[in-house]
Amino acid sequence: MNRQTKTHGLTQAATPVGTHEGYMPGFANDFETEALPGALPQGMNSPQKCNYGLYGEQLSGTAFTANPPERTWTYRIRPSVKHSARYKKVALPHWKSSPNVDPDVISLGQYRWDPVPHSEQNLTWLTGMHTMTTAGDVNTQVGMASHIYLVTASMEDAYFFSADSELLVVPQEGRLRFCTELGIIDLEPKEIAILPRGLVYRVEVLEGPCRGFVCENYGQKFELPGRGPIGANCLANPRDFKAPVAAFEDRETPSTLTIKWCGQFHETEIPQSPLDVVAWHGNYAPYKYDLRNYCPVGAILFDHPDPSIFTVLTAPSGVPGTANIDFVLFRERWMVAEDTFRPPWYHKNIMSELMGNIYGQYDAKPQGFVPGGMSLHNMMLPHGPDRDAFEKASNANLGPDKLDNTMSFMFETRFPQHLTAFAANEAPLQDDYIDCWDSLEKKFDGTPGRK
Ligand SMILES: O=C(O)Cc1cc(O)ccc1O
Ligand SMILES: [Fe+2]
Repeated sequence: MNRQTKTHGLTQAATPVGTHEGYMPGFANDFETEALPGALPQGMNSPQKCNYGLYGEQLSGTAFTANPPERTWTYRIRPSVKHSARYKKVALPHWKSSPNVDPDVISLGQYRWDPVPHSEQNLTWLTGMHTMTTAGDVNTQVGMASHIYLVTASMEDAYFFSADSELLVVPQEGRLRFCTELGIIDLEPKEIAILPRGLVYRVEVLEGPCRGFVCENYGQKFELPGRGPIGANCLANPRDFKAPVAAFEDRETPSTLTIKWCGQFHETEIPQSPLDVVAWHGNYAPYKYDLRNYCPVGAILFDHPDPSIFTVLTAPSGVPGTANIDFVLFRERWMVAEDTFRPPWYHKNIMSELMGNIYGQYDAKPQGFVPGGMSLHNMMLPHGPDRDAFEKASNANLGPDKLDNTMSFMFETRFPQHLTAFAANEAPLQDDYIDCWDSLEKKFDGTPGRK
């Protein structure tokens, strides 16, 4: 923790042993990092005076008495309260929160969208966030929203935090940099990031245009799923999650801070950058994860398990085994099951399933579900392979078969998802989606035998 480097315009902690390119490994570890030597108090949190004249400040991401409590101690140039003034409400018309039930929109249906195209407009992380569905209630901190982001411009002298939610970011195109209070996260397709509730950041475009998916979690934080009989290894391994090392800027430039709070957006002016945390320690931090590290476990003799076997992260709801949100990954894997219909089966689900394609082809929908596209199979609505996928899988010679070049995901929630007017009327909805099951034939003719 001794050396420092000046990159990204922020002064960043040098990479200590055990870190990789500015990140520290581990899921919800108790991290410590400092961008200036001796900035982090040792053995205590609140010395009478902090080194360098820094202010100590705690960011609590769980109730004080939660078990385990999650909080981070920051040592910063100014306390955050000095960053706040009177707030005024501002409009971000495309970013919706639940409840958002539009009486003119029908959410009951199987829906699929082509990728939302980029527009002529320069859009930032805030103006480029387009809500597709909402579920639950942001005011009671249950449920979620799904968004598509279309970002072409960096936030300049502008900062943001969401008091409503943590954001799970799933890029599909372009590269973004999240300059946060606790350090820098660079993000590209095949990676995901989590931005915790209350964390201040700005988003820069490293390589545009940028498109991706966001799951906004109003509820309890994402955690690693219970491993049960799988045991200690495979799926998402804790060491592959990366939290950033401390990085700060000492910049006296008039800036705006936007806050999402109970579904509404508020703005205040501040005379300096709020990214002024020189050192921090704790277990409440942003992190990223490379989806290529996800080690899928599946059927190795026959049948098709429930997709819960592919859970990367889960956000509990309070009802054991019933998630507020499961983040599920369908990636490259070997299919080896004998005498088995291998793609997803036909089904109805009490949980609602919002899917996105990051790249490649999804086995249940070889056509039409394209990279950047989304689909929604809402609570208890039947769905499954389209006709071509059904015929192919029913007649295939079943040797070991590698599903290659494929990465799709699912945001699965216990709550029904309501379409926004944008999703229903502006986004490129495929009107003919349900026709993909139309030509499924009646094969039953009353005689026994496999057909
Ligand atoms: O509907 C889908 O395509 C997602 C899904 C995949 C799977 O393998 C089993 C169930 C399921 O809902
Ligand atoms: Fe499904």
